[in-house]
Amino acid sequence: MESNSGANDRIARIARHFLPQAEGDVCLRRSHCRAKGGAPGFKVAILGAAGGIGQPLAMLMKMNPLVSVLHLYDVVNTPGVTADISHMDTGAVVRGFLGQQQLADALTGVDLVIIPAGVPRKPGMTRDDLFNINAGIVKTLCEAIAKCCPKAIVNLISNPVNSTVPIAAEVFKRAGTYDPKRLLGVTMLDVVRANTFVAEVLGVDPRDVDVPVVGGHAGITILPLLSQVKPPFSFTPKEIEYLSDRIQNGGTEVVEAKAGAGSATLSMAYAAVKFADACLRALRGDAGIIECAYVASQVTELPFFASKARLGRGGVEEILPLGPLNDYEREGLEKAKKELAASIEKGISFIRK
Ligand SMILES: NC(=O)C1=CN([C@@H]2O[C@H](COP(=O)(O)OP(=O)(O)OC[C@H]3O[C@@H](n4cnc5c(N)ncnc54)[C@H](O)[C@@H]3O)[C@@H](O)[C@H]2O)C=CC1
Ligand SMILES: O=C([O-])CC(=O)C(=O)O
Repeated sequence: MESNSGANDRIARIARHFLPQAEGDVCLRRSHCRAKGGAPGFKVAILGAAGGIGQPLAMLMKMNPLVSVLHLYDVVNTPGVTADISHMDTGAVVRGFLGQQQLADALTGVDLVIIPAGVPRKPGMTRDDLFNINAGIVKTLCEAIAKCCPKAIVNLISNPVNSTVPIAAEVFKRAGTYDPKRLLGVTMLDVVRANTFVAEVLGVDPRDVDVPVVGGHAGITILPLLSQVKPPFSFTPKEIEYLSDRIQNGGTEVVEAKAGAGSATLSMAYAAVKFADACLRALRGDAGIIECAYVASQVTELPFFASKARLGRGGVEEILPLGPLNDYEREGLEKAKKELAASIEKGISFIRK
């Protein structure tokens, strides 16, 4: 059996290969290689990279040809995840960062930061029940972003998104770096679910379906606009009830099925990569990129709201109007706004208090 000191040596050896403070050792090995690194592309950091979402998200981002450098940060387990993912024969160079003392290195020079750090729900919990733990995590991470990569686009996944995005905004305001165009709460999973469930009802390919989902990312704040589905289709009242309920409670469906082992991770990683890829294509200068996201907004009287946004080099370049709503959706919007207002206020006062 390996002794404690043997195990420690082995961990130190592994860490030296993958962590930046061991650059000397890594250089020795790399001096034998011809790789120069620095392929064209964007530098992306994932904060919470060793988690249930973080790992598949890291794997999928390593496969994205727009990414040249991928930084994986977590408070645990990044050496192993980094070693594993770095063996994939795709272009992005992967570097691991472990613990708060390496957070600044993880963020320096980064174009896009994706944040799935924080605790997930267990059955019986609401997303708001995660506030007490995740609010502090998001605050700490955003303080470091403000210092180390204030111009980066931020994709915030940690729940409750309805409150964590206002928290991030307040942290950036305090630091004097707030640019509302660069802070985006990720609600893509709601769109992904809506497309899937609607396609099932219609009997079509989900890739051909586009459902705008507006409002926020929790229960009744998730408002699918089924009247605006593409391709156009008119649903029966029964179908509308079924679809609205399934889309609003998609997260809970997964939490209950996982029975205490967490919440959506694989579909979320897929959705996060779909969204991050849209942000990177927009950063590259591609035109006509429109996605739903929870952002600073004037679409309603609330300071934050999820709706379709046109993305560009600077982040959110235009927020599209909600478009015509039917009576059912108007009623849903009023209910959503009430809950959203409270969640936004809770986030803001967490920082201002
Ligand atoms: N926006 C959305 O649509 C969705 C959001 N989520 C949320 O994403 C979050 C993460 O979910 P999972 O990956 O399933 O959780 P997880 O517990 O599997 O992973 C979270 C990771 O965050 C890390 N972490 C904790 N504190 C940290 C810190 N201070 N700095 C860096 N990393 C830290 C943990 O070590 C862990 O590896 C949860 O809050 C969950 O509710 C989940 C699904 C969908
Ligand atoms: O439901 C949860 O707690 C995780 C989440 O946000 C989702 O799956 O939409």
